Amino acid sequence: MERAEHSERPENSGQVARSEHSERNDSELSFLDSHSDVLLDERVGQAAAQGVQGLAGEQEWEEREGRNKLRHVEGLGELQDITEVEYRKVRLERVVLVGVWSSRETTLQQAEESLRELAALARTAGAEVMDGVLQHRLRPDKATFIGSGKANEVAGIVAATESDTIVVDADLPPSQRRALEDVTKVHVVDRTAVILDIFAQHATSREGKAQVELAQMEYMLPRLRGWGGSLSRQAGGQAAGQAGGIGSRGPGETKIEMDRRVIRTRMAKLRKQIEQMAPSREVKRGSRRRQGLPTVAVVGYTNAGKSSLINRLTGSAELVENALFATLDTAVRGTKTAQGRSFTYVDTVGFVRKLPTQLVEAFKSTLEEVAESHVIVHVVDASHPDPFSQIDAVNEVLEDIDSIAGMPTVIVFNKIDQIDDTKLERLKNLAPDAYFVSAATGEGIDELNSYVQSLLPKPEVRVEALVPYVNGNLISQAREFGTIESIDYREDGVFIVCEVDSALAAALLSVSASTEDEAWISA
Ligand SMILES: Nc1nc2c(ncn2[C@@H]2O[C@H](COP(=O)(O)OP(=O)(O)OP(=O)(O)O)[C@@H](O)[C@H]2O)c(=O)[nH]1
Ligand SMILES: [Mg+2]
Repeated sequence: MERAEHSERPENSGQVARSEHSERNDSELSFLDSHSDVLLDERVGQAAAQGVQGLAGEQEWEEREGRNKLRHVEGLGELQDITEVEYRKVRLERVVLVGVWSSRETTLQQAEESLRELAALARTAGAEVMDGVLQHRLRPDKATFIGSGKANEVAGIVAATESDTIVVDADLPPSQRRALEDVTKVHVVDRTAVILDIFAQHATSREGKAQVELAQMEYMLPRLRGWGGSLSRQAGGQAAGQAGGIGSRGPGETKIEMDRRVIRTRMAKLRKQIEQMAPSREVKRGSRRRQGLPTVAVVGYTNAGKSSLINRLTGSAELVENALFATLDTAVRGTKTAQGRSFTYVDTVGFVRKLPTQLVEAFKSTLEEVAESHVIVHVVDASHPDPFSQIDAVNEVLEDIDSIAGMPTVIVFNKIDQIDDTKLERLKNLAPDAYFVSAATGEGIDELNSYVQSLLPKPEVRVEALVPYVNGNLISQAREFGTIESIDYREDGVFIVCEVDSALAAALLSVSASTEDEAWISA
Protein backbone atom coordinates (compact mmCIF):
# COMPACT_ATOMS: atom_id res chain seq x y z
CA MET A 1 0.00 0.00 0.00
CA GLU A 2 2.59 2.51 -0.94
CA ARG A 3 -0.14 4.58 -2.47
CA ALA A 4 -1.67 5.42 0.87
CA GLU A 5 1.77 6.42 2.13
CA HIS A 6 2.24 8.54 -0.85
CA SER A 7 -0.78 10.73 -0.44
CA GLU A 8 -0.37 10.78 3.31
CA ARG A 9 3.14 12.14 3.32
CA PRO A 10 2.33 15.78 2.63
CA GLU A 11 0.60 16.12 6.00
CA ASN A 12 3.48 14.48 7.79
CA SER A 13 6.13 16.61 6.13
CA GLY A 14 9.82 16.45 7.05
CA GLN A 15 9.34 15.31 10.62
CA VAL A 16 8.36 11.79 9.70
CA ALA A 17 11.00 11.66 7.02
CA ARG A 18 13.54 12.30 9.75
CA SER A 19 12.56 9.34 11.89
CA GLU A 20 11.93 7.01 9.00
CA HIS A 21 15.14 7.72 7.21
CA SER A 22 17.63 8.42 9.90
CA GLU A 23 20.52 7.85 7.49
CA ARG A 24 19.86 11.21 5.89
CA ASN A 25 21.95 14.02 7.12
CA ASP A 26 20.55 17.24 8.46
CA SER A 27 21.24 19.40 5.47
CA GLU A 28 19.24 17.07 3.30
CA LEU A 29 16.45 17.18 5.80
CA SER A 30 16.34 20.92 5.98
CA PHE A 31 16.31 20.89 2.22
CA LEU A 32 13.27 18.63 2.36
CA ASP A 33 11.59 20.82 4.90
CA SER A 34 12.00 23.86 2.78
CA HIS A 35 10.33 22.12 -0.11
CA SER A 36 7.54 20.31 1.61
CA ASP A 37 5.08 23.18 1.51
CA VAL A 38 5.44 23.65 -2.18
CA LEU A 39 5.16 19.97 -2.77
CA LEU A 40 2.09 19.50 -0.67
CA ASP A 41 -0.40 20.65 -3.22
CA GLU A 42 1.65 19.33 -6.08
CA ARG A 43 1.57 15.84 -4.71
CA VAL A 44 -2.16 15.74 -4.38
CA GLY A 45 -2.37 16.98 -7.92
CA GLN A 46 0.09 14.43 -9.15
CA ALA A 47 -1.59 11.68 -7.25
CA ALA A 48 -4.81 12.52 -8.99
CA ALA A 49 -3.18 12.80 -12.36
CA GLN A 50 -1.47 9.47 -11.96
CA GLY A 51 -4.59 7.68 -10.99
CA VAL A 52 -3.42 7.14 -7.47
CA GLN A 53 -6.20 6.72 -5.01
CA GLY A 54 -5.31 8.16 -1.66
CA LEU A 55 -6.74 7.24 1.70
CA ALA A 56 -9.81 9.28 1.07
CA GLY A 57 -10.10 7.64 -2.32
CA GLU A 58 -13.03 8.67 -4.38
CA GLN A 59 -14.02 11.50 -2.11
CA GLU A 60 -10.68 13.18 -2.41
CA TRP A 61 -10.71 12.61 -6.12
CA GLU A 62 -14.10 14.18 -6.51
CA GLU A 63 -13.12 17.07 -4.37
CA ARG A 64 -10.06 17.60 -6.49
CA GLU A 65 -12.03 17.43 -9.68
CA GLY A 66 -14.59 19.71 -8.12
CA ARG A 67 -11.91 22.25 -7.38
CA ASN A 68 -10.68 21.99 -10.94
CA LYS A 69 -14.12 22.55 -12.31
CA LEU A 70 -14.67 25.46 -10.03
CA ARG A 71 -11.50 27.09 -11.19
CA HIS A 72 -12.64 26.74 -14.73
CA VAL A 73 -15.94 28.39 -14.10
CA GLU A 74 -14.11 31.21 -12.46
CA GLY A 75 -11.31 30.97 -14.98
CA LEU A 76 -11.18 34.56 -16.02
CA GLY A 77 -7.49 35.13 -16.29
CA GLU A 78 -4.80 33.18 -17.93
CA LEU A 79 -2.99 33.07 -14.63
CA GLN A 80 -5.41 30.75 -12.98
CA ASP A 81 -5.36 28.36 -15.86
CA ILE A 82 -1.62 28.40 -15.95
CA THR A 83 -1.60 27.33 -12.33
CA GLU A 84 -3.59 24.32 -13.40
CA VAL A 85 -0.97 23.59 -15.98
CA GLU A 86 1.77 24.22 -13.46
CA TYR A 87 0.85 21.27 -11.32
CA ARG A 88 1.48 19.02 -14.25
CA LYS A 89 5.08 20.15 -14.39
CA VAL A 90 7.76 17.92 -13.05
CA ARG A 91 8.28 17.90 -9.35
CA LEU A 92 10.89 15.41 -8.39
CA GLU A 93 11.48 14.12 -4.95
CA ARG A 94 12.56 10.56 -4.31
CA VAL A 95 13.54 9.09 -7.61
CA VAL A 96 14.67 5.80 -9.09
CA LEU A 97 16.70 6.04 -12.28
CA VAL A 98 16.19 3.61 -15.11
CA GLY A 99 18.34 3.23 -18.21
CA VAL A 100 18.47 0.87 -21.14
CA TRP A 101 21.66 0.23 -23.02
CA SER A 102 22.69 -1.88 -25.96
CA SER A 103 26.22 -3.11 -26.54
CA ARG A 104 25.71 -2.22 -30.16
CA GLU A 105 25.70 1.44 -29.30
CA THR A 106 27.67 1.89 -26.10
CA THR A 107 29.71 0.13 -23.50
CA LEU A 108 28.56 -0.69 -20.02
CA GLN A 109 30.90 1.99 -18.66
CA GLN A 110 29.37 4.64 -20.87
CA ALA A 111 25.88 3.54 -19.91
CA GLU A 112 26.81 3.71 -16.24
CA GLU A 113 28.38 7.11 -16.74
CA SER A 114 25.23 8.32 -18.46
CA LEU A 115 23.15 7.11 -15.53
CA ARG A 116 25.52 8.80 -13.08
CA GLU A 117 25.12 11.99 -15.05
CA LEU A 118 21.36 11.57 -14.89
CA ALA A 119 21.73 11.21 -11.13
CA ALA A 120 23.66 14.47 -11.02
CA LEU A 121 20.98 16.12 -13.14
CA ALA A 122 18.21 14.79 -10.90
CA ARG A 123 20.02 16.00 -7.78
CA THR A 124 20.53 19.39 -9.35
CA ALA A 125 16.80 19.47 -9.99
CA GLY A 126 16.29 18.88 -6.28
CA ALA A 127 15.59 15.16 -6.19
CA GLU A 128 16.95 12.53 -3.88
CA VAL A 129 18.25 9.61 -5.90
CA MET A 130 17.25 6.37 -4.20
CA ASP A 131 18.47 3.86 -6.76
CA GLY A 132 19.52 3.46 -10.37
CA VAL A 133 19.14 0.44 -12.59
CA LEU A 134 20.35 -0.36 -16.06
CA GLN A 135 18.91 -2.89 -18.40
CA HIS A 136 20.90 -4.48 -21.17
CA ARG A 137 18.73 -5.04 -24.21
CA LEU A 138 19.00 -4.58 -27.93
CA ARG A 139 16.42 -1.86 -28.09
CA PRO A 140 13.89 -0.41 -25.67
CA ASP A 141 10.64 -2.33 -25.31
CA LYS A 142 7.97 -0.81 -27.52
CA ALA A 143 5.35 -0.87 -24.83
CA THR A 144 7.02 -0.19 -21.51
CA PHE A 145 10.58 0.82 -22.46
CA ILE A 146 12.13 -1.80 -20.16
CA GLY A 147 9.72 -4.66 -20.74
CA SER A 148 6.89 -5.57 -18.43
CA GLY A 149 8.88 -8.07 -16.38
CA LYS A 150 11.57 -5.51 -15.61
CA ALA A 151 8.92 -2.88 -15.08
CA ASN A 152 7.52 -5.04 -12.30
CA GLU A 153 10.97 -5.33 -10.79
CA VAL A 154 11.36 -1.58 -10.91
CA ALA A 155 7.94 -1.26 -9.30
CA GLY A 156 9.36 -3.36 -6.46
CA ILE A 157 12.38 -1.09 -6.10
CA VAL A 158 10.14 1.95 -6.15
CA ALA A 159 8.01 0.49 -3.37
CA ALA A 160 11.00 -0.60 -1.31
CA THR A 161 12.66 2.80 -1.52
CA GLU A 162 9.38 4.68 -1.15
CA SER A 163 10.12 6.61 -4.26
CA ASP A 164 7.55 8.70 -6.01
CA THR A 165 9.11 9.16 -9.40
CA ILE A 166 10.99 7.15 -12.00
CA VAL A 167 13.42 9.03 -14.18
CA VAL A 168 14.21 7.35 -17.46
CA ASP A 169 17.55 8.06 -19.12
CA ALA A 170 16.07 8.61 -22.56
CA ASP A 171 13.58 10.67 -24.44
CA LEU A 172 10.46 8.71 -23.64
CA PRO A 173 7.49 8.68 -26.03
CA PRO A 174 4.26 9.54 -24.18
CA SER A 175 2.80 6.06 -24.80
CA GLN A 176 5.75 4.28 -23.19
CA ARG A 177 5.68 6.61 -20.29
CA ARG A 178 2.02 5.97 -19.72
CA ALA A 179 2.50 2.19 -19.91
CA LEU A 180 5.37 2.35 -17.44
CA GLU A 181 3.32 4.49 -15.10
CA ASP A 182 0.59 1.88 -15.31
CA VAL A 183 2.87 -0.90 -14.14
CA THR A 184 4.84 1.01 -11.56
CA LYS A 185 2.04 3.25 -10.28
CA VAL A 186 4.31 6.24 -9.91
CA HIS A 187 5.13 9.31 -11.91
CA VAL A 188 7.54 8.64 -14.79
CA VAL A 189 9.59 11.43 -16.31
CA ASP A 190 12.42 11.44 -18.79
CA ARG A 191 15.81 13.09 -19.05
CA THR A 192 14.43 16.01 -21.03
CA ALA A 193 11.92 16.84 -18.31
CA VAL A 194 14.70 16.88 -15.72
CA ILE A 195 16.91 19.19 -17.77
CA LEU A 196 13.99 21.50 -18.46
CA ASP A 197 13.22 21.55 -14.77
CA ILE A 198 16.77 22.57 -13.89
CA PHE A 199 16.71 25.30 -16.46
CA ALA A 200 13.40 26.53 -15.13
CA GLN A 201 14.83 26.71 -11.62
CA HIS A 202 18.05 28.40 -12.64
CA ALA A 203 17.14 30.90 -15.32
CA THR A 204 17.44 34.43 -14.02
CA SER A 205 17.28 36.85 -16.92
CA ARG A 206 13.92 37.74 -18.38
CA GLU A 207 14.90 36.31 -21.70
CA GLY A 208 16.28 33.13 -20.18
CA LYS A 209 13.10 32.58 -18.20
CA ALA A 210 10.90 33.16 -21.19
CA GLN A 211 12.93 30.78 -23.31
CA VAL A 212 12.82 28.04 -20.73
CA GLU A 213 9.12 28.44 -20.18
CA LEU A 214 8.56 28.21 -23.90
CA ALA A 215 10.66 25.06 -24.05
CA GLN A 216 8.70 23.54 -21.18
CA MET A 217 5.39 24.22 -22.83
CA GLU A 218 6.61 22.82 -26.11
CA TYR A 219 7.58 19.69 -24.24
CA MET A 220 4.34 19.52 -22.35
CA LEU A 221 1.92 20.09 -25.19
CA PRO A 222 2.08 16.70 -26.91
CA ARG A 223 2.23 15.01 -23.52
CA LEU A 224 -0.98 16.44 -22.15
CA ARG A 225 -2.90 13.67 -23.84
CA GLY A 226 -0.79 11.35 -21.79
CA TRP A 227 -1.86 12.94 -18.56
CA GLY A 228 -5.38 12.90 -19.85
CA GLY A 229 -5.00 9.20 -20.39
CA SER A 230 -4.16 8.73 -16.74
CA LEU A 231 -7.15 10.74 -15.74
CA SER A 232 -9.44 8.68 -17.92
CA ARG A 233 -7.93 5.47 -16.64
CA GLN A 234 -8.54 6.68 -13.18
CA ALA A 235 -12.16 7.26 -14.07
CA GLY A 236 -12.34 3.84 -15.67
CA GLY A 237 -10.80 2.18 -12.67
CA GLN A 238 -13.32 3.76 -10.40
CA ALA A 239 -16.16 2.85 -12.68
CA ALA A 240 -15.05 -0.75 -12.51
CA GLY A 241 -14.92 -0.80 -8.74
CA GLN A 242 -17.58 1.67 -7.77
CA ALA A 243 -20.04 3.81 -9.61
CA GLY A 244 -19.50 7.38 -10.66
CA GLY A 245 -16.30 7.25 -12.71
CA ILE A 246 -17.79 8.48 -15.91
CA GLY A 247 -18.66 11.83 -14.47
CA SER A 248 -15.02 12.64 -13.82
CA ARG A 249 -13.85 11.69 -17.26
CA GLY A 250 -15.57 14.48 -19.15
CA PRO A 251 -14.16 17.33 -17.14
CA GLY A 252 -10.72 15.77 -17.30
CA GLU A 253 -10.76 15.76 -21.07
CA THR A 254 -12.27 19.22 -21.25
CA LYS A 255 -9.56 20.41 -18.94
CA ILE A 256 -6.92 19.07 -21.24
CA GLU A 257 -8.42 20.94 -24.14
CA MET A 258 -8.51 24.06 -21.99
CA ASP A 259 -4.94 23.53 -20.95
CA ARG A 260 -3.87 23.11 -24.53
CA ARG A 261 -5.50 26.34 -25.53
CA VAL A 262 -3.95 28.11 -22.60
CA ILE A 263 -0.55 26.67 -23.42
CA ARG A 264 -0.77 27.64 -27.07
CA THR A 265 -1.78 31.19 -26.24
CA ARG A 266 0.98 31.44 -23.70
CA MET A 267 3.52 30.06 -26.16
CA ALA A 268 2.56 32.61 -28.77
CA LYS A 269 2.96 35.35 -26.20
CA LEU A 270 6.35 34.08 -25.11
CA ARG A 271 7.59 33.84 -28.68
CA LYS A 272 6.63 37.44 -29.23
CA GLN A 273 8.35 38.51 -26.03
CA ILE A 274 11.55 36.68 -26.93
CA GLU A 275 11.51 38.22 -30.37
CA GLN A 276 11.28 41.64 -28.81
CA MET A 277 14.15 40.92 -26.47
CA ALA A 278 16.55 39.75 -29.17
CA PRO A 279 17.43 43.24 -30.40
CA SER A 280 18.74 44.36 -27.01
CA ARG A 281 21.10 41.41 -26.98
CA GLU A 282 22.20 42.37 -30.47
CA VAL A 283 22.74 45.96 -29.32
CA LYS A 284 24.92 44.88 -26.42
CA ARG A 285 27.03 42.68 -28.64
CA GLY A 286 27.11 45.36 -31.30
CA SER A 287 28.54 47.91 -28.90
CA ARG A 288 31.29 45.53 -27.91
CA ARG A 289 32.05 44.98 -31.55
CA ARG A 290 32.10 48.68 -32.28
CA GLN A 291 34.59 49.23 -29.51
CA GLY A 292 36.70 46.71 -31.32
CA LEU A 293 36.90 44.45 -28.30
CA PRO A 294 38.16 40.98 -29.10
CA THR A 295 36.05 38.27 -27.51
CA VAL A 296 37.03 34.88 -26.17
CA ALA A 297 34.15 32.43 -25.81
CA VAL A 298 34.58 29.88 -23.04
CA VAL A 299 32.58 26.80 -23.87
CA GLY A 300 32.41 23.29 -22.51
CA TYR A 301 30.40 20.57 -20.91
CA THR A 302 28.40 21.58 -17.89
CA ASN A 303 30.36 21.61 -14.62
CA ALA A 304 33.72 21.53 -16.45
CA GLY A 305 34.80 24.66 -14.61
CA LYS A 306 34.20 27.36 -17.23
CA SER A 307 33.11 29.99 -14.72
CA SER A 308 35.93 29.08 -12.33
CA LEU A 309 38.46 29.39 -15.11
CA ILE A 310 37.15 32.81 -16.14
CA ASN A 311 37.28 33.93 -12.54
CA ARG A 312 40.90 32.80 -12.42
CA LEU A 313 41.79 34.46 -15.70
CA THR A 314 40.07 37.77 -15.00
CA GLY A 315 39.97 38.00 -11.23
CA SER A 316 36.19 38.30 -11.26
CA ALA A 317 33.76 36.42 -9.06
CA GLU A 318 31.18 34.70 -11.12
CA LEU A 319 28.84 32.14 -9.70
CA VAL A 320 30.61 28.82 -9.38
CA GLU A 321 28.69 25.86 -8.16
CA ASN A 322 29.16 22.16 -8.04
CA ALA A 323 25.92 21.75 -9.86
CA LEU A 324 25.02 21.25 -13.45
CA PHE A 325 23.97 24.38 -15.27
CA ALA A 326 25.10 26.84 -12.64
CA THR A 327 25.51 29.36 -15.43
CA LEU A 328 22.35 29.80 -17.41
CA ASP A 329 22.80 33.16 -18.96
CA THR A 330 25.86 34.12 -20.88
CA ALA A 331 27.99 36.58 -18.95
CA VAL A 332 30.67 38.88 -20.29
CA ARG A 333 33.81 39.67 -18.29
CA GLY A 334 36.19 42.38 -19.36
CA THR A 335 39.90 42.05 -18.79
CA LYS A 336 43.21 43.29 -20.18
CA THR A 337 46.17 41.74 -21.88
CA ALA A 338 49.65 42.04 -20.39
CA GLN A 339 50.08 45.06 -22.68
CA GLY A 340 46.93 46.68 -21.35
CA ARG A 341 44.71 45.93 -24.30
CA SER A 342 41.08 45.27 -23.39
CA PHE A 343 39.31 42.09 -24.35
CA THR A 344 36.41 40.09 -23.03
CA TYR A 345 35.66 36.59 -21.93
CA VAL A 346 32.17 35.28 -22.54
CA ASP A 347 30.97 32.65 -20.10
CA THR A 348 28.47 30.35 -21.74
CA VAL A 349 25.85 27.86 -20.73
CA GLY A 350 27.28 24.38 -20.34
CA PHE A 351 26.48 21.68 -22.83
CA VAL A 352 25.00 18.35 -21.97
CA ARG A 353 24.54 15.13 -23.86
CA LYS A 354 21.06 14.58 -25.28
CA LEU A 355 20.23 18.23 -24.93
CA PRO A 356 16.47 18.57 -25.25
CA THR A 357 15.59 19.89 -28.68
CA GLN A 358 13.16 22.24 -27.01
CA LEU A 359 16.12 23.93 -25.38
CA VAL A 360 18.13 24.42 -28.50
CA GLU A 361 16.33 27.73 -28.94
CA ALA A 362 17.40 28.76 -25.45
CA PHE A 363 20.95 27.86 -26.37
CA LYS A 364 20.83 30.08 -29.39
CA SER A 365 21.97 33.16 -27.52
CA THR A 366 24.95 31.19 -26.26
CA LEU A 367 25.69 29.98 -29.76
CA GLU A 368 25.39 33.51 -31.14
CA GLU A 369 27.99 34.64 -28.63
CA VAL A 370 30.28 31.85 -29.71
CA ALA A 371 29.67 32.61 -33.37
CA GLU A 372 30.70 36.23 -32.90
CA SER A 373 33.79 35.53 -30.86
CA HIS A 374 37.38 35.58 -32.01
CA VAL A 375 38.81 32.75 -29.96
CA ILE A 376 37.21 29.67 -28.43
CA VAL A 377 38.43 28.20 -25.17
CA HIS A 378 36.96 24.73 -24.81
CA VAL A 379 37.12 23.65 -21.17
CA VAL A 380 37.10 19.97 -20.28
CA ASP A 381 36.93 18.35 -16.86
CA ALA A 382 40.13 16.31 -16.73
CA SER A 383 38.88 14.41 -13.70
CA HIS A 384 35.88 13.06 -15.57
CA PRO A 385 36.18 9.33 -16.37
CA ASP A 386 35.62 9.94 -20.08
CA PRO A 387 36.57 13.51 -20.92
CA PHE A 388 36.82 12.84 -24.66
CA SER A 389 33.19 11.86 -24.93
CA GLN A 390 32.35 15.22 -23.37
CA ILE A 391 34.56 16.96 -25.91
CA ASP A 392 32.68 15.15 -28.65
CA ALA A 393 29.31 16.12 -27.22
CA VAL A 394 30.32 19.78 -27.18
CA ASN A 395 31.86 19.65 -30.64
CA GLU A 396 28.68 18.13 -32.01
CA VAL A 397 26.79 21.26 -31.02
CA LEU A 398 29.55 23.62 -32.09
CA GLU A 399 29.72 22.06 -35.53
CA ASP A 400 26.34 23.58 -36.28
CA ILE A 401 27.79 27.06 -36.10
CA ASP A 402 29.15 27.88 -39.51
CA SER A 403 31.23 30.88 -38.59
CA ILE A 404 33.45 29.01 -36.16
CA ALA A 405 35.24 27.05 -38.84
CA GLY A 406 38.81 28.26 -38.71
CA MET A 407 38.37 30.14 -35.45
CA PRO A 408 41.36 29.57 -33.17
CA THR A 409 40.36 27.05 -30.52
CA VAL A 410 42.17 26.01 -27.37
CA ILE A 411 41.32 22.81 -25.56
CA VAL A 412 41.86 23.26 -21.85
CA PHE A 413 41.84 20.34 -19.45
CA ASN A 414 40.80 21.79 -16.11
CA LYS A 415 40.82 20.30 -12.60
CA ILE A 416 44.23 18.66 -13.03
CA ASP A 417 44.61 18.94 -9.26
CA GLN A 418 42.07 16.12 -9.14
CA ILE A 419 44.00 13.57 -11.20
CA ASP A 420 47.21 11.64 -10.66
CA ASP A 421 50.33 11.94 -12.79
CA THR A 422 49.62 8.78 -14.76
CA LYS A 423 46.28 10.08 -15.94
CA LEU A 424 47.77 13.50 -16.64
CA GLU A 425 50.46 11.93 -18.80
CA ARG A 426 47.92 9.85 -20.64
CA LEU A 427 45.76 12.90 -21.36
CA LYS A 428 48.79 14.85 -22.52
CA ASN A 429 49.65 12.05 -24.94
CA LEU A 430 46.11 11.91 -26.25
CA ALA A 431 45.79 15.68 -26.57
CA PRO A 432 49.24 17.07 -27.23
CA ASP A 433 48.00 20.54 -28.18
CA ALA A 434 45.82 21.01 -25.14
CA TYR A 435 46.54 23.13 -22.09
CA PHE A 436 46.40 21.56 -18.66
CA VAL A 437 45.33 23.77 -15.81
CA SER A 438 43.65 23.93 -12.46
CA ALA A 439 41.33 26.82 -11.86
CA ALA A 440 41.41 25.81 -8.21
CA THR A 441 45.18 25.99 -7.63
CA GLY A 442 46.12 28.33 -10.47
CA GLU A 443 48.47 25.80 -12.02
CA GLY A 444 49.02 26.35 -15.74
CA ILE A 445 46.89 29.49 -15.77
CA ASP A 446 49.68 31.91 -16.76
CA GLU A 447 50.71 29.84 -19.77
CA LEU A 448 47.10 29.56 -20.87
CA ASN A 449 46.56 33.26 -20.37
CA SER A 450 49.46 34.29 -22.59
CA TYR A 451 48.53 31.75 -25.24
CA VAL A 452 44.94 33.00 -25.39
CA GLN A 453 46.22 36.58 -25.61
CA SER A 454 48.48 35.66 -28.49
CA LEU A 455 45.46 34.35 -30.37
CA LEU A 456 43.51 37.59 -30.15
CA PRO A 457 43.03 39.26 -33.51
CA LYS A 458 45.64 41.88 -34.22
CA PRO A 459 44.44 45.42 -34.75
CA GLU A 460 44.75 45.93 -38.45
CA VAL A 461 46.45 49.30 -38.87
CA ARG A 462 49.94 50.41 -37.84
CA VAL A 463 50.21 54.10 -37.04
CA GLU A 464 52.96 56.49 -36.08
CA ALA A 465 51.65 59.81 -34.82
CA LEU A 466 52.63 62.80 -32.71
CA VAL A 467 49.61 63.36 -30.50
CA PRO A 468 49.23 66.70 -28.71
CA TYR A 469 48.84 66.46 -24.95
CA VAL A 470 45.29 67.81 -25.13
CA ASN A 471 44.32 64.64 -27.01
CA GLY A 472 45.55 62.36 -24.24
CA ASN A 473 42.29 60.37 -24.42
CA LEU A 474 43.37 58.98 -27.79
CA ILE A 475 46.54 57.66 -26.24
CA SER A 476 44.57 55.84 -23.56
CA GLN A 477 42.26 54.43 -26.22
CA ALA A 478 45.25 53.17 -28.15
CA ARG A 479 46.48 51.50 -24.98
CA GLU A 480 43.11 49.98 -24.30
CA PHE A 481 42.08 48.77 -27.72
CA GLY A 482 45.32 48.49 -29.61
CA THR A 483 48.89 47.39 -29.07
CA ILE A 484 51.57 49.96 -28.38
CA GLU A 485 54.91 49.43 -30.02
CA SER A 486 56.61 52.45 -28.58
CA ILE A 487 55.61 55.62 -26.83
CA ASP A 488 57.71 58.73 -26.34
CA TYR A 489 56.65 61.74 -24.27
CA ARG A 490 58.15 64.74 -26.05
CA GLU A 491 57.85 68.43 -25.51
CA ASP A 492 55.53 68.90 -28.47
CA GLY A 493 53.33 65.86 -27.74
CA VAL A 494 53.32 62.11 -27.41
CA PHE A 495 55.01 60.26 -30.22
CA ILE A 496 53.28 56.95 -30.49
CA VAL A 497 53.79 53.90 -32.67
CA CYS A 498 50.91 51.55 -32.34
CA GLU A 499 48.56 49.08 -33.99
CA VAL A 500 44.89 49.98 -33.76
CA ASP A 501 41.69 49.59 -35.75
CA SER A 502 41.10 51.88 -38.69
CA ALA A 503 38.72 54.26 -36.87
CA LEU A 504 41.20 54.98 -34.09
CA ALA A 505 44.02 55.23 -36.64
CA ALA A 506 42.10 57.94 -38.46
CA ALA A 507 41.46 59.80 -35.22
CA LEU A 508 45.12 59.65 -34.23
CA LEU A 509 46.23 60.92 -37.60
CA SER A 510 43.70 63.74 -37.66
CA VAL A 511 45.13 65.25 -34.47
CA SER A 512 48.71 64.40 -35.27
CA ALA A 513 51.02 67.38 -35.59
CA SER A 514 52.05 66.11 -38.94
CA THR A 515 54.09 69.01 -40.31
CA GLU A 516 56.89 66.63 -40.97
CA ASP A 517 56.62 63.20 -42.46
CA GLU A 518 56.27 61.75 -39.00
CA ALA A 519 52.68 60.68 -39.14
CA TRP A 520 51.96 57.87 -41.42
CA ILE A 521 49.89 54.87 -41.69
CA SER A 522 50.60 51.44 -43.00
CA ALA A 523 48.11 48.72 -43.56
N1 LIG B 1 39.21 20.52 -7.83
C1 LIG B 1 38.85 21.44 -8.72
N2 LIG B 1 37.57 21.83 -8.80
C2 LIG B 1 37.25 22.76 -9.72
C3 LIG B 1 38.21 23.33 -10.60
N3 LIG B 1 37.57 24.20 -11.39
C4 LIG B 1 36.28 24.19 -11.04
N4 LIG B 1 36.08 23.32 -10.03
C5 LIG B 1 34.80 23.01 -9.37
O1 LIG B 1 33.93 22.46 -10.34
C6 LIG B 1 32.60 22.87 -10.09
C7 LIG B 1 32.01 23.52 -11.32
O2 LIG B 1 32.66 24.74 -11.57
P1 LIG B 1 32.00 25.89 -12.45
O3 LIG B 1 33.05 26.90 -12.68
O4 LIG B 1 30.71 26.32 -11.87
O5 LIG B 1 31.72 25.07 -13.78
P2 LIG B 1 30.96 25.56 -15.10
O6 LIG B 1 31.62 24.87 -16.24
O7 LIG B 1 30.89 27.04 -15.14
O8 LIG B 1 29.55 24.90 -14.82
P3 LIG B 1 28.11 25.32 -15.40
O9 LIG B 1 28.00 26.80 -15.38
O10 LIG B 1 27.21 24.63 -14.43
O11 LIG B 1 28.02 24.72 -16.77
C8 LIG B 1 32.67 23.79 -8.88
O12 LIG B 1 32.37 23.04 -7.74
C9 LIG B 1 34.10 24.24 -8.87
O13 LIG B 1 34.54 24.58 -7.58
C10 LIG B 1 39.57 22.89 -10.48
O14 LIG B 1 40.48 23.30 -11.18
N5 LIG B 1 39.82 21.94 -9.53
MG1 LIG C 1 29.30 28.28 -15.11
